[in-house]
Amino acid sequence: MAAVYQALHRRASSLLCRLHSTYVRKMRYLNKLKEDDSLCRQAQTSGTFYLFHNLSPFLQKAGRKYLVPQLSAAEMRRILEKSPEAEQWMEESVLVGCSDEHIPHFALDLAGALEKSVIESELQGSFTDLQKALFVVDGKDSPLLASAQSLLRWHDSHQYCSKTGQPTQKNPAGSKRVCQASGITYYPQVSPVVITLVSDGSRCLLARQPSFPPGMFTALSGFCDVGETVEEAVRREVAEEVGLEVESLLYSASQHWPFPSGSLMLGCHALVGAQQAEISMDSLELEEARWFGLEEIVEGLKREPRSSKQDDGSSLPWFPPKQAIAHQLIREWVRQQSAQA
Ligand SMILES: NC(=O)c1ccc[n+]([C@@H]2O[C@H](COP(=O)([O-])OP(=O)(O)OC[C@H]3O[C@@H](n4cnc5c(N)ncnc54)[C@H](O)[C@@H]3O)[C@@H](O)[C@H]2O)c1
Ligand SMILES: [Mg+2]
Repeated sequence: MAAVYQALHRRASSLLCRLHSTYVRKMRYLNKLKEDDSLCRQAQTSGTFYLFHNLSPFLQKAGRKYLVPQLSAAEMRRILEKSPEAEQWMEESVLVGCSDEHIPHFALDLAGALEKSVIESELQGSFTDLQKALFVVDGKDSPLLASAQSLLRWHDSHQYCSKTGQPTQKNPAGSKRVCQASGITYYPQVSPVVITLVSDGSRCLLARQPSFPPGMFTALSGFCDVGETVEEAVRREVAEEVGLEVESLLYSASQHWPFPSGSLMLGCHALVGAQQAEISMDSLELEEARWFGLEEIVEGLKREPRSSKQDDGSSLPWFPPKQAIAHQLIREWVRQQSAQA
């Protein structure tokens, strides 16, 4: 028995080691592409490209599925032949990842180069608003589309140095922009946002903003202030938005979120005292904030926006889909409550 166990253990370790080394090699290759401009330019000639137009990703419909096509460098050149400055446009691409075999993946926004309809008819697909695209593509493709769009958006809005007003130049990988006049290097910006599922031990607190679709409730969220820790931001946001004091909190997981312009969502669970659980809502930001019991949450998780609509025009509560970290926090809370029951 011990020998079988040892053999299994050895096999698992060697498998892990091989997996690990593929990952390590891949990360080191990506880092090299960011640092070595000529290597990155060379990699562009054998890489694949995700297309965007005005920050909307290009999708192709295959039956009931939506695919995110990757174009080869040769296909890119063929499409860009229709544009007067083809080479210059290729230079606008940004590195977004690579395969295990070290084929680099780039993203490129062709809004200035070609009409949307020209590319759509040539490649038999359509540029789709990211908010819709994230929910129709395969789960493994949505984080990539989200981070590629945030990076393209950052480049688009950082064309000039904020000190000298002179144009900034991107490096081939798109991991930074430099102002030659001032020597300032700009790096892509990420805004940390805390998202907190508040519980009083037996209920959880969800809220809605006036801009949300009817019936949708989610966990409390807010941008971190400069100089704040995650813990401080959670305590402040909960106090500001619902007037409660957090007693303890637990970090759960994080997620890149492309709205409004590239946030790092830091997901936490927070506990407030059951005796002091009276909500005092900030009505400037929120339209409704209330406690939900376990049963109501379980029912709400089964609902979709369409099935939440009632005959009188009102909507029953429903929660964000699985692609959003709010969904994961709510599911974790349900698991924890069910385990306690
Ligand atoms: N993925 C998810 O599950 C999920 C769930 C909820 C919210 N979110 C995201 O979290 C973000 C923040 O939530 P919120 O709106 O409640 O934040 P919030 O409570 O901090 O209020 C928003 C206000 O904060 C200010 N602000 C401060 N720093 C900002 C910055 N860097 N960018 C933009 N505004 C800034 C603005 O005045 C803005 O109106 C939203 O953009 C939303 O898309 C994601
Ligand atoms: Mg908020």
